[in-house]
Amino acid sequence: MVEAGRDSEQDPARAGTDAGGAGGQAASRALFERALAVTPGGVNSPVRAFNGVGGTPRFITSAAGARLTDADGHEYVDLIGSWGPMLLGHAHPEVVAAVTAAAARGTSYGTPTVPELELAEEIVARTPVERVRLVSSGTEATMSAIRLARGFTGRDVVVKFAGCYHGHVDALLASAGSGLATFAHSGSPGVPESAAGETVVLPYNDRDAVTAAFAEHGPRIACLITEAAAGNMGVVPPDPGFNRFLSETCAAHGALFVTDEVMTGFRASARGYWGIDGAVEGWTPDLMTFGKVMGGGFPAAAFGGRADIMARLSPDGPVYQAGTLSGNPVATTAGLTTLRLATPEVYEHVAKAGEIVKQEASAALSAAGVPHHVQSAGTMFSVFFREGPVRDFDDASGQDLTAYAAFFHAMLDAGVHLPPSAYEAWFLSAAHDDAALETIAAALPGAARAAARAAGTGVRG
Ligand SMILES: Cc1ncc(COP(=O)(O)O)c(C=O)c1O
Ligand SMILES: N[C@H](C=O)CCC(=O)O
Repeated sequence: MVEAGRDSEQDPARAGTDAGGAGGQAASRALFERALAVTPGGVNSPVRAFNGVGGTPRFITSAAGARLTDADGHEYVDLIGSWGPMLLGHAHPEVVAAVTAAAARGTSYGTPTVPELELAEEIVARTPVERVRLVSSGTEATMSAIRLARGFTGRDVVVKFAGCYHGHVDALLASAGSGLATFAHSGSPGVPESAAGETVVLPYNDRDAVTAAFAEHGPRIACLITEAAAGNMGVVPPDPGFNRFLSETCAAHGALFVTDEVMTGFRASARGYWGIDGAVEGWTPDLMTFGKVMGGGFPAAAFGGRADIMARLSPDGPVYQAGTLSGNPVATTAGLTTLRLATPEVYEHVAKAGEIVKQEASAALSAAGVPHHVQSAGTMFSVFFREGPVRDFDDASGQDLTAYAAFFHAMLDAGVHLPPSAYEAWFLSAAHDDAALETIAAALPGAARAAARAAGTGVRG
Protein backbone atom coordinates (compact mmCIF):
# COMPACT_ATOMS: atom_id res chain seq x y z
CA MET A 1 0.00 0.00 0.00
CA VAL A 2 1.42 3.39 -0.99
CA GLU A 3 0.86 6.23 1.46
CA ALA A 4 -1.10 9.11 0.01
CA GLY A 5 0.43 11.59 2.42
CA ARG A 6 3.08 13.79 0.82
CA ASP A 7 3.72 17.48 0.77
CA SER A 8 0.77 18.83 2.70
CA GLU A 9 2.75 22.09 2.99
CA GLN A 10 2.49 22.73 -0.73
CA ASP A 11 2.66 26.11 -2.33
CA PRO A 12 -0.89 27.51 -2.72
CA ALA A 13 -0.08 28.23 -6.34
CA ARG A 14 0.05 24.47 -6.84
CA ALA A 15 -3.38 23.99 -5.34
CA GLY A 16 -5.62 22.56 -7.98
CA THR A 17 -2.79 21.15 -10.01
CA ASP A 18 -2.35 17.72 -8.46
CA ALA A 19 -0.06 18.89 -5.74
CA GLY A 20 0.30 15.25 -4.83
CA GLY A 21 3.61 15.11 -6.59
CA ALA A 22 4.98 14.00 -9.91
CA GLY A 23 4.43 10.40 -10.76
CA GLY A 24 2.19 9.66 -7.81
CA GLN A 25 -0.98 9.72 -9.89
CA ALA A 26 0.22 8.08 -13.10
CA ALA A 27 -2.51 5.43 -13.14
CA SER A 28 -5.35 7.84 -12.31
CA ARG A 29 -4.07 10.28 -14.91
CA ALA A 30 -3.87 7.60 -17.61
CA LEU A 31 -7.37 6.37 -16.78
CA PHE A 32 -8.73 9.91 -16.77
CA GLU A 33 -7.20 10.52 -20.23
CA ARG A 34 -9.00 7.41 -21.49
CA ALA A 35 -12.23 8.53 -19.82
CA LEU A 36 -12.00 11.98 -21.42
CA ALA A 37 -11.95 10.29 -24.82
CA VAL A 38 -15.27 8.53 -24.27
CA THR A 39 -17.18 10.44 -21.57
CA PRO A 40 -17.93 14.18 -21.29
CA GLY A 41 -15.50 15.61 -18.74
CA GLY A 42 -14.31 12.07 -18.05
CA VAL A 43 -16.95 11.55 -15.36
CA ASN A 44 -20.50 10.26 -15.08
CA SER A 45 -21.66 12.92 -12.64
CA PRO A 46 -20.15 16.42 -12.80
CA VAL A 47 -19.23 16.80 -9.11
CA ARG A 48 -16.80 13.88 -9.45
CA ALA A 49 -14.58 15.95 -11.72
CA PHE A 50 -12.07 18.17 -10.00
CA ASN A 51 -13.20 21.29 -11.89
CA GLY A 52 -13.93 23.11 -8.63
CA VAL A 53 -10.51 22.35 -7.13
CA GLY A 54 -8.34 21.56 -10.15
CA GLY A 55 -6.32 18.44 -10.87
CA THR A 56 -7.12 14.87 -11.79
CA PRO A 57 -9.88 12.86 -10.12
CA ARG A 58 -8.61 9.74 -8.38
CA PHE A 59 -9.87 6.51 -9.93
CA ILE A 60 -10.97 4.42 -6.98
CA THR A 61 -10.46 0.70 -7.40
CA SER A 62 -11.70 -0.53 -4.04
CA ALA A 63 -13.10 0.64 -0.74
CA ALA A 64 -13.45 -0.93 2.69
CA GLY A 65 -14.76 0.60 5.89
CA ALA A 66 -13.69 4.26 6.02
CA ARG A 67 -11.06 3.95 3.32
CA LEU A 68 -10.74 4.27 -0.44
CA THR A 69 -7.87 2.87 -2.51
CA ASP A 70 -7.01 4.42 -5.85
CA ALA A 71 -5.53 3.00 -9.03
CA ASP A 72 -2.04 4.07 -7.95
CA GLY A 73 -2.40 2.18 -4.67
CA HIS A 74 -2.86 5.29 -2.49
CA GLU A 75 -5.21 4.94 0.43
CA TYR A 76 -7.51 7.74 1.61
CA VAL A 77 -9.82 8.19 4.56
CA ASP A 78 -13.09 8.85 2.78
CA LEU A 79 -15.17 11.93 3.59
CA ILE A 80 -17.27 11.71 0.42
CA GLY A 81 -19.17 8.57 1.42
CA SER A 82 -20.48 8.25 -2.15
CA TRP A 83 -22.13 11.67 -1.48
CA GLY A 84 -24.13 10.30 1.41
CA PRO A 85 -25.21 6.67 1.02
CA MET A 86 -22.37 4.90 2.84
CA LEU A 87 -23.65 5.34 6.40
CA LEU A 88 -22.16 1.98 7.47
CA GLY A 89 -18.89 2.45 5.60
CA HIS A 90 -17.76 0.66 2.46
CA ALA A 91 -18.22 -3.06 1.79
CA HIS A 92 -19.91 -3.76 5.10
CA PRO A 93 -19.62 -7.58 5.36
CA GLU A 94 -23.31 -8.15 6.10
CA VAL A 95 -24.43 -5.88 3.25
CA VAL A 96 -22.00 -7.58 0.86
CA ALA A 97 -23.21 -11.03 1.95
CA ALA A 98 -26.89 -10.08 1.56
CA VAL A 99 -26.29 -8.51 -1.85
CA THR A 100 -24.24 -11.48 -3.03
CA ALA A 101 -26.97 -13.89 -1.98
CA ALA A 102 -29.64 -11.72 -3.62
CA ALA A 103 -27.67 -11.55 -6.89
CA ALA A 104 -27.29 -15.32 -6.86
CA ARG A 105 -31.10 -15.58 -6.74
CA GLY A 106 -31.36 -13.48 -9.90
CA THR A 107 -30.72 -9.81 -10.45
CA SER A 108 -34.09 -8.58 -11.76
CA TYR A 109 -37.46 -10.21 -12.39
CA GLY A 110 -39.83 -7.43 -13.39
CA THR A 111 -42.33 -8.74 -10.84
CA PRO A 112 -43.10 -7.81 -7.24
CA THR A 113 -40.47 -9.10 -4.79
CA VAL A 114 -40.11 -9.54 -1.04
CA PRO A 115 -37.12 -7.17 -0.49
CA GLU A 116 -38.94 -4.24 -2.12
CA LEU A 117 -42.01 -4.90 0.05
CA GLU A 118 -39.88 -5.05 3.18
CA LEU A 119 -37.93 -1.92 2.25
CA ALA A 120 -41.22 -0.07 1.71
CA GLU A 121 -42.44 -1.31 5.12
CA GLU A 122 -39.20 -0.12 6.73
CA ILE A 123 -39.58 3.37 5.20
CA VAL A 124 -43.23 3.61 6.25
CA ALA A 125 -42.26 2.53 9.79
CA ARG A 126 -39.54 5.18 10.15
CA THR A 127 -41.22 8.17 8.52
CA PRO A 128 -44.67 9.79 8.34
CA VAL A 129 -45.35 8.51 4.80
CA GLU A 130 -48.37 6.19 4.50
CA ARG A 131 -47.57 4.80 1.04
CA VAL A 132 -44.26 4.68 -0.78
CA ARG A 133 -43.22 3.99 -4.38
CA LEU A 134 -39.68 2.83 -5.09
CA VAL A 135 -37.62 4.24 -7.96
CA SER A 136 -33.96 4.10 -8.96
CA SER A 137 -32.57 7.59 -8.25
CA GLY A 138 -33.26 10.68 -6.19
CA THR A 139 -33.89 12.56 -9.40
CA GLU A 140 -36.65 10.13 -10.34
CA ALA A 141 -38.11 10.47 -6.85
CA THR A 142 -38.38 14.27 -6.95
CA MET A 143 -39.50 14.29 -10.60
CA SER A 144 -42.28 11.84 -9.74
CA ALA A 145 -43.28 13.70 -6.58
CA ILE A 146 -43.62 16.93 -8.55
CA ARG A 147 -45.70 15.22 -11.23
CA LEU A 148 -47.93 13.70 -8.59
CA ALA A 149 -48.31 17.05 -6.80
CA ARG A 150 -49.33 18.65 -10.06
CA GLY A 151 -51.69 15.79 -10.91
CA PHE A 152 -53.26 15.85 -7.45
CA THR A 153 -53.79 19.60 -7.24
CA GLY A 154 -54.44 20.30 -10.91
CA ARG A 155 -51.97 23.19 -10.62
CA ASP A 156 -48.63 23.82 -12.36
CA VAL A 157 -46.38 26.11 -10.32
CA VAL A 158 -43.59 24.64 -8.18
CA VAL A 159 -41.78 26.67 -5.50
CA LYS A 160 -38.19 25.81 -4.60
CA PHE A 161 -35.30 27.46 -2.79
CA ALA A 162 -32.05 28.73 -4.26
CA GLY A 163 -29.20 26.41 -3.28
CA CYS A 164 -31.48 23.41 -2.74
CA TYR A 165 -30.72 20.58 -5.17
CA HIS A 166 -33.38 18.06 -6.05
CA GLY A 167 -31.62 16.14 -8.81
CA HIS A 168 -31.44 17.14 -12.45
CA VAL A 169 -35.19 17.45 -12.96
CA ASP A 170 -35.95 20.12 -15.61
CA ALA A 171 -38.40 22.02 -13.44
CA LEU A 172 -36.01 22.00 -10.46
CA LEU A 173 -32.73 22.80 -12.15
CA ALA A 174 -32.82 26.48 -11.29
CA SER A 175 -30.42 27.81 -8.63
CA ALA A 176 -29.73 24.23 -7.64
CA GLY A 177 -26.69 24.30 -5.39
CA SER A 178 -23.49 22.31 -5.34
CA GLY A 179 -22.94 20.93 -8.84
CA LEU A 180 -24.23 23.99 -10.62
CA ALA A 181 -22.53 26.31 -8.13
CA THR A 182 -19.26 24.49 -8.58
CA PHE A 183 -19.62 24.83 -12.33
CA ALA A 184 -20.92 28.39 -12.20
CA HIS A 185 -24.05 27.71 -14.23
CA SER A 186 -27.20 29.56 -13.27
CA GLY A 187 -29.41 26.79 -14.60
CA SER A 188 -28.87 24.57 -17.60
CA PRO A 189 -29.18 24.93 -21.34
CA GLY A 190 -31.59 22.27 -22.54
CA VAL A 191 -34.18 23.10 -19.91
CA PRO A 192 -37.01 24.75 -21.84
CA GLU A 193 -38.58 27.96 -20.58
CA SER A 194 -41.84 26.08 -20.42
CA ALA A 195 -40.35 23.68 -17.85
CA ALA A 196 -38.44 26.19 -15.73
CA GLY A 197 -41.01 28.95 -16.26
CA GLU A 198 -43.42 27.31 -13.85
CA THR A 199 -40.78 27.25 -11.11
CA VAL A 200 -40.55 30.02 -8.53
CA VAL A 201 -37.13 30.21 -6.84
CA LEU A 202 -36.91 31.87 -3.42
CA PRO A 203 -34.11 32.58 -0.94
CA TYR A 204 -33.82 29.84 1.69
CA ASN A 205 -34.92 30.67 5.23
CA ASP A 206 -36.76 33.77 4.01
CA ARG A 207 -40.32 33.74 5.38
CA ASP A 208 -41.22 37.09 3.81
CA ALA A 209 -40.28 35.83 0.34
CA VAL A 210 -42.43 32.73 0.86
CA THR A 211 -45.39 34.79 2.04
CA ALA A 212 -45.05 37.15 -0.92
CA ALA A 213 -44.76 34.29 -3.45
CA PHE A 214 -47.88 32.60 -2.11
CA ALA A 215 -49.73 35.92 -2.07
CA GLU A 216 -48.88 36.39 -5.76
CA HIS A 217 -49.13 32.83 -7.12
CA GLY A 218 -51.08 30.95 -4.39
CA PRO A 219 -53.95 29.52 -6.45
CA ARG A 220 -51.47 28.26 -9.10
CA ILE A 221 -48.98 26.62 -6.73
CA ALA A 222 -49.03 22.82 -6.85
CA CYS A 223 -46.30 22.34 -4.29
CA LEU A 224 -43.35 23.77 -2.46
CA ILE A 225 -40.34 21.47 -2.41
CA THR A 226 -37.46 21.95 0.02
CA GLU A 227 -34.56 19.90 1.24
CA ALA A 228 -35.65 19.03 4.78
CA ALA A 229 -32.34 20.61 5.75
CA ALA A 230 -30.28 22.00 2.90
CA GLY A 231 -27.18 19.94 2.19
CA ASN A 232 -26.30 20.95 -1.35
CA MET A 233 -24.99 24.45 -0.67
CA GLY A 234 -23.01 23.07 2.24
CA VAL A 235 -25.13 22.18 5.24
CA VAL A 236 -27.64 24.95 5.95
CA PRO A 237 -30.28 23.93 8.48
CA PRO A 238 -33.70 25.56 8.33
CA ASP A 239 -34.19 28.31 10.91
CA PRO A 240 -36.18 27.04 13.91
CA GLY A 241 -39.83 26.79 12.88
CA PHE A 242 -39.11 27.43 9.18
CA ASN A 243 -40.24 23.99 7.95
CA ARG A 244 -43.39 24.20 10.08
CA PHE A 245 -44.08 27.66 8.63
CA LEU A 246 -43.69 26.20 5.13
CA SER A 247 -46.04 23.36 5.96
CA GLU A 248 -48.67 25.76 7.32
CA THR A 249 -48.30 28.16 4.39
CA CYS A 250 -48.78 25.33 1.88
CA ALA A 251 -51.83 24.03 3.75
CA ALA A 252 -53.37 27.51 3.85
CA HIS A 253 -53.11 27.77 0.05
CA GLY A 254 -54.07 24.22 -0.91
CA ALA A 255 -50.54 23.45 -2.10
CA LEU A 256 -48.60 20.31 -1.17
CA PHE A 257 -45.56 20.49 1.07
CA VAL A 258 -42.81 18.22 -0.27
CA THR A 259 -39.68 17.58 1.78
CA ASP A 260 -36.72 16.15 -0.08
CA GLU A 261 -34.86 13.78 2.24
CA VAL A 262 -32.74 12.14 -0.45
CA MET A 263 -29.65 13.34 1.42
CA THR A 264 -30.91 13.74 4.99
CA GLY A 265 -33.16 10.64 5.02
CA PHE A 266 -31.84 7.93 7.40
CA ARG A 267 -28.64 10.00 7.62
CA ALA A 268 -29.34 13.16 9.64
CA SER A 269 -31.01 10.79 12.10
CA ALA A 270 -32.63 7.33 11.96
CA ARG A 271 -35.85 9.05 10.87
CA GLY A 272 -34.12 11.63 8.71
CA TYR A 273 -34.34 15.35 9.34
CA TRP A 274 -38.09 14.99 9.86
CA GLY A 275 -37.22 12.88 12.92
CA ILE A 276 -35.52 15.84 14.58
CA ASP A 277 -37.75 18.59 13.23
CA GLY A 278 -41.26 17.59 12.09
CA ALA A 279 -41.59 14.82 14.67
CA VAL A 280 -40.72 17.34 17.39
CA GLU A 281 -42.54 20.41 16.05
CA GLY A 282 -45.59 18.49 14.90
CA TRP A 283 -45.69 19.01 11.15
CA THR A 284 -46.01 16.35 8.49
CA PRO A 285 -45.07 16.72 4.84
CA ASP A 286 -47.65 15.78 2.24
CA LEU A 287 -44.97 14.06 0.17
CA MET A 288 -41.37 13.08 0.89
CA THR A 289 -38.49 11.87 -1.26
CA PHE A 290 -35.69 9.51 -0.23
CA GLY A 291 -32.52 8.06 -1.76
CA LYS A 292 -28.85 7.56 -0.90
CA VAL A 293 -28.75 5.64 2.47
CA MET A 294 -31.93 3.67 1.69
CA GLY A 295 -30.15 2.20 -1.35
CA GLY A 296 -27.09 1.10 0.65
CA GLY A 297 -24.81 2.16 -2.22
CA PHE A 298 -27.09 0.80 -4.97
CA PRO A 299 -29.52 2.69 -7.23
CA ALA A 300 -32.64 2.78 -5.08
CA ALA A 301 -34.76 5.76 -4.09
CA ALA A 302 -38.37 6.45 -3.19
CA PHE A 303 -41.15 8.96 -2.86
CA GLY A 304 -44.13 8.64 -0.59
CA GLY A 305 -46.71 10.47 1.44
CA ARG A 306 -50.37 10.73 2.32
CA ALA A 307 -52.40 7.73 1.20
CA ASP A 308 -55.02 9.85 -0.58
CA ILE A 309 -52.33 11.63 -2.61
CA MET A 310 -50.40 8.45 -3.42
CA ALA A 311 -53.71 6.86 -4.53
CA ARG A 312 -53.63 9.19 -7.54
CA LEU A 313 -50.61 7.27 -8.79
CA SER A 314 -50.88 4.63 -11.51
CA PRO A 315 -52.20 1.88 -11.41
CA ASP A 316 -54.70 3.14 -8.77
CA GLY A 317 -54.96 6.61 -10.26
CA PRO A 318 -54.27 8.53 -13.47
CA VAL A 319 -50.80 9.98 -12.71
CA TYR A 320 -48.39 7.75 -14.61
CA GLN A 321 -45.08 6.68 -13.11
CA ALA A 322 -43.06 3.52 -13.80
CA GLY A 323 -39.62 1.90 -13.99
CA THR A 324 -38.17 -1.34 -15.37
CA LEU A 325 -35.69 -1.61 -12.49
CA SER A 326 -37.79 0.08 -9.80
CA GLY A 327 -37.60 -1.95 -6.58
CA ASN A 328 -34.77 -4.05 -8.03
CA PRO A 329 -34.20 -7.03 -5.71
CA VAL A 330 -30.43 -6.54 -5.37
CA ALA A 331 -30.66 -2.79 -4.75
CA THR A 332 -33.53 -3.13 -2.29
CA THR A 333 -31.70 -5.90 -0.45
CA ALA A 334 -28.71 -3.57 -0.06
CA GLY A 335 -30.95 -0.77 1.21
CA LEU A 336 -32.98 -2.97 3.52
CA THR A 337 -29.88 -4.57 5.03
CA THR A 338 -28.32 -1.14 5.51
CA LEU A 339 -31.38 0.28 7.25
CA ARG A 340 -31.67 -2.78 9.51
CA LEU A 341 -28.00 -2.42 10.49
CA ALA A 342 -28.38 1.33 11.12
CA THR A 343 -28.91 0.98 14.87
CA PRO A 344 -28.99 3.88 17.34
CA GLU A 345 -25.32 3.07 18.05
CA VAL A 346 -24.50 3.75 14.40
CA TYR A 347 -26.05 7.22 14.55
CA GLU A 348 -24.38 7.90 17.91
CA HIS A 349 -21.01 6.94 16.47
CA VAL A 350 -21.46 9.08 13.35
CA ALA A 351 -22.56 12.02 15.51
CA LYS A 352 -19.64 11.64 17.89
CA ALA A 353 -17.09 11.27 15.08
CA GLY A 354 -18.63 14.35 13.45
CA GLU A 355 -18.20 16.39 16.62
CA ILE A 356 -14.51 15.42 16.74
CA VAL A 357 -13.85 16.27 13.08
CA LYS A 358 -15.78 19.56 13.29
CA GLN A 359 -13.90 20.62 16.40
CA GLU A 360 -10.50 19.66 15.00
CA ALA A 361 -11.13 21.26 11.60
CA SER A 362 -12.26 24.47 13.23
CA ALA A 363 -9.28 24.49 15.62
CA ALA A 364 -6.82 23.94 12.76
CA LEU A 365 -8.39 26.63 10.57
CA SER A 366 -8.53 29.08 13.48
CA ALA A 367 -4.89 28.43 14.34
CA ALA A 368 -3.96 29.14 10.72
CA GLY A 369 -6.15 32.26 10.63
CA VAL A 370 -8.49 30.95 7.92
CA PRO A 371 -12.01 32.47 8.01
CA HIS A 372 -14.48 29.61 8.29
CA HIS A 373 -17.77 28.53 9.79
CA VAL A 374 -18.99 25.04 10.65
CA GLN A 375 -22.70 24.13 10.39
CA SER A 376 -24.68 20.98 11.12
CA ALA A 377 -28.05 19.37 10.55
CA GLY A 378 -28.41 16.28 12.72
CA THR A 379 -25.33 14.14 12.09
CA MET A 380 -24.54 16.01 8.83
CA PHE A 381 -22.10 18.91 8.73
CA SER A 382 -19.94 21.01 6.46
CA VAL A 383 -17.22 23.62 6.77
CA PHE A 384 -17.73 26.95 5.00
CA PHE A 385 -14.63 28.86 3.97
CA ARG A 386 -16.06 32.20 5.06
CA GLU A 387 -16.87 33.80 8.36
CA GLY A 388 -20.27 33.83 10.04
CA PRO A 389 -23.48 31.83 9.85
CA VAL A 390 -24.75 30.73 6.43
CA ARG A 391 -28.54 30.95 6.09
CA ASP A 392 -28.98 30.90 2.34
CA PHE A 393 -27.26 30.43 -1.00
CA ASP A 394 -26.04 34.04 -1.17
CA ASP A 395 -24.21 33.50 2.12
CA ALA A 396 -22.83 30.14 0.94
CA SER A 397 -21.59 31.75 -2.26
CA GLY A 398 -19.37 34.12 -0.31
CA GLN A 399 -16.80 31.36 0.29
CA ASP A 400 -13.12 31.58 -0.60
CA LEU A 401 -12.98 28.81 -3.19
CA THR A 402 -9.23 29.17 -3.70
CA ALA A 403 -8.64 28.53 -0.01
CA TYR A 404 -10.90 25.48 -0.20
CA ALA A 405 -9.03 24.14 -3.25
CA ALA A 406 -5.69 24.43 -1.43
CA PHE A 407 -7.19 22.83 1.68
CA PHE A 408 -8.73 20.00 -0.37
CA HIS A 409 -5.46 19.15 -2.12
CA ALA A 410 -3.41 19.27 1.06
CA MET A 411 -5.91 16.92 2.73
CA LEU A 412 -5.76 14.61 -0.30
CA ASP A 413 -1.96 14.59 -0.17
CA ALA A 414 -2.17 13.69 3.49
CA GLY A 415 -4.52 10.79 2.78
CA VAL A 416 -7.99 12.27 3.32
CA HIS A 417 -10.45 12.49 0.40
CA LEU A 418 -12.86 15.40 0.88
CA PRO A 419 -15.59 16.17 -1.67
CA PRO A 420 -14.01 18.15 -4.54
CA SER A 421 -16.43 21.03 -4.00
CA ALA A 422 -16.73 23.63 -1.26
CA TYR A 423 -20.52 23.29 -1.40
CA GLU A 424 -20.81 19.74 -0.07
CA ALA A 425 -21.29 18.02 3.27
CA TRP A 426 -18.42 15.98 4.70
CA PHE A 427 -19.82 12.47 5.15
CA LEU A 428 -18.69 10.20 7.97
CA SER A 429 -19.74 6.62 8.63
CA ALA A 430 -19.96 4.01 11.35
CA ALA A 431 -16.62 2.72 10.02
CA HIS A 432 -14.72 5.94 10.81
CA ASP A 433 -12.75 4.48 13.68
CA ASP A 434 -10.03 6.03 15.85
CA ALA A 435 -7.35 5.33 13.24
CA ALA A 436 -9.38 7.11 10.53
CA LEU A 437 -10.03 10.07 12.82
CA GLU A 438 -6.33 10.24 13.67
CA THR A 439 -5.45 10.41 9.97
CA ILE A 440 -7.90 13.28 9.56
CA ALA A 441 -6.55 15.04 12.68
CA ALA A 442 -2.98 14.70 11.44
CA ALA A 443 -3.89 16.11 8.01
CA LEU A 444 -5.80 19.16 9.20
CA PRO A 445 -3.05 21.52 10.47
CA GLY A 446 -1.02 21.35 7.24
CA ALA A 447 -4.14 21.68 5.11
CA ALA A 448 -5.26 24.69 7.15
CA ARG A 449 -1.86 26.32 6.61
CA ALA A 450 -2.14 25.61 2.86
CA ALA A 451 -5.58 27.24 2.89
CA ALA A 452 -4.17 30.23 4.80
CA ARG A 453 -1.49 30.73 2.16
CA ALA A 454 -4.09 30.57 -0.60
CA ALA A 455 -6.79 32.55 1.25
CA GLY A 456 -7.84 35.71 -0.48
CA THR A 457 -5.55 35.06 -3.45
CA GLY A 458 -8.23 33.93 -5.85
CA VAL A 459 -11.83 33.02 -6.46
CA ARG A 460 -14.72 33.77 -4.17
CA GLY A 461 -17.89 31.81 -4.81
C1 LIG B 1 -31.47 16.51 -1.70
C2 LIG B 1 -31.24 15.75 -2.97
N1 LIG B 1 -32.28 15.49 -3.78
C3 LIG B 1 -32.14 14.81 -4.92
C4 LIG B 1 -30.91 14.35 -5.31
C5 LIG B 1 -30.81 13.58 -6.59
O1 LIG B 1 -30.48 12.24 -6.32
P1 LIG B 1 -29.75 11.37 -7.44
O2 LIG B 1 -28.36 11.90 -7.56
O3 LIG B 1 -29.81 9.98 -6.88
O4 LIG B 1 -30.53 11.51 -8.68
C6 LIG B 1 -29.78 14.60 -4.50
C7 LIG B 1 -28.42 14.14 -4.84
O5 LIG B 1 -27.99 13.92 -5.88
C8 LIG B 1 -29.96 15.31 -3.31
O6 LIG B 1 -28.94 15.59 -2.50
N1 LIG C 1 -24.59 17.00 -4.39
C1 LIG C 1 -24.98 15.86 -5.19
C2 LIG C 1 -26.06 15.15 -4.48
O1 LIG C 1 -26.22 15.17 -3.30
C3 LIG C 1 -23.80 14.99 -5.42
C4 LIG C 1 -24.08 13.69 -6.14
C5 LIG C 1 -23.96 13.79 -7.64
O2 LIG C 1 -24.68 14.54 -8.27
O3 LIG C 1 -23.15 13.05 -8.21
